[in-house]
Amino acid sequence: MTPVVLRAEDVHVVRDGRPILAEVSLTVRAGEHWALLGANGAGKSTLLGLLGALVHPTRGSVEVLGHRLGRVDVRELRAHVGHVDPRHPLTSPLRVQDVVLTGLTNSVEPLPRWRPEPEQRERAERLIRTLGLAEHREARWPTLSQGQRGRTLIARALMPEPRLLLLDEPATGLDLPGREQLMEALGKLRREHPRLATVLVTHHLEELPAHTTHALLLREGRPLAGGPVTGVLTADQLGKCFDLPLALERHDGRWSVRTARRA
Ligand SMILES: Nc1ncnc2c1ncn2[C@@H]1O[C@H](COP(=O)(O)OP(=O)(O)OP(=O)(O)O)[C@@H](O)[C@H]1O
Repeated sequence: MTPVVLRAEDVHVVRDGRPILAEVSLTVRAGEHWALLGANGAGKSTLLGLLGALVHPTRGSVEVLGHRLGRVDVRELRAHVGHVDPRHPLTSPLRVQDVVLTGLTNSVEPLPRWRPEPEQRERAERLIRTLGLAEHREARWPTLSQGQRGRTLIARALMPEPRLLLLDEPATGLDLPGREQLMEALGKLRREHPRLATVLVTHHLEELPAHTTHALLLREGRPLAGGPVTGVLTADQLGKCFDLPLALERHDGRWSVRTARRA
């Protein structure tokens, strides 16, 4: 059986007395690529925070890489989960390759006396190529486009060889070429790292890579449907998730959705 990377069982999160997540169960195995979909405020980022050991459940259990939250040093655990934070607080003009290397020290800036080993440099180079950034490796952070920054952060998150990569709306704000470069890079990543599991949050089905294997639909903090994409990503279920009559199409593995015309 393929190893379990993440397991959430009957998870509830309450904030300020208000339920934000309820009855969420989810099992992610090596090599699976999950989409987490739901309207604004449905609880997607909160769930991603739980899966990345940044948030604790009020009730229920979350096991990340075989370690139960609450019983393990979360800092140690976080080092094995690649969490791509679109609000990465870097301000200094580091070059792409140096930003990628900070994934090893889990710091925003390079640590003063830390020097990468030659094989760590090689790994950074490989990831830079996988993410389609080879011609930008010398470029400095403030001069990068949003799409180039996003792909740099994915390469950075992959430096410690995590078994799990969490992506929170990675295509937000990207133009069409930027989004398509991201899709291509994620496809290449899947081929080169077949055991890596990913969980990607988005509102937009157009932003799902063709290799997405599973989906979880959240509505008002509760799971509406979860499992292999063919059973979950249907016009009917998505319509319930977003409270709209929807028409769904899939071409070459990619999805597109629009409101259904009323007869
Ligand atoms: N720390 C907190 N305290 C109180 N309420 C919170 C907290 N964090 C999130 N919420 C609320 O929980 C709900 C779910 O938020 P969350 O960010 O997880 O949703 P989301 O599906 O990611 O939304 P979006 O698509 O808008 O990013 C929202 O109503 C939000 O206001």
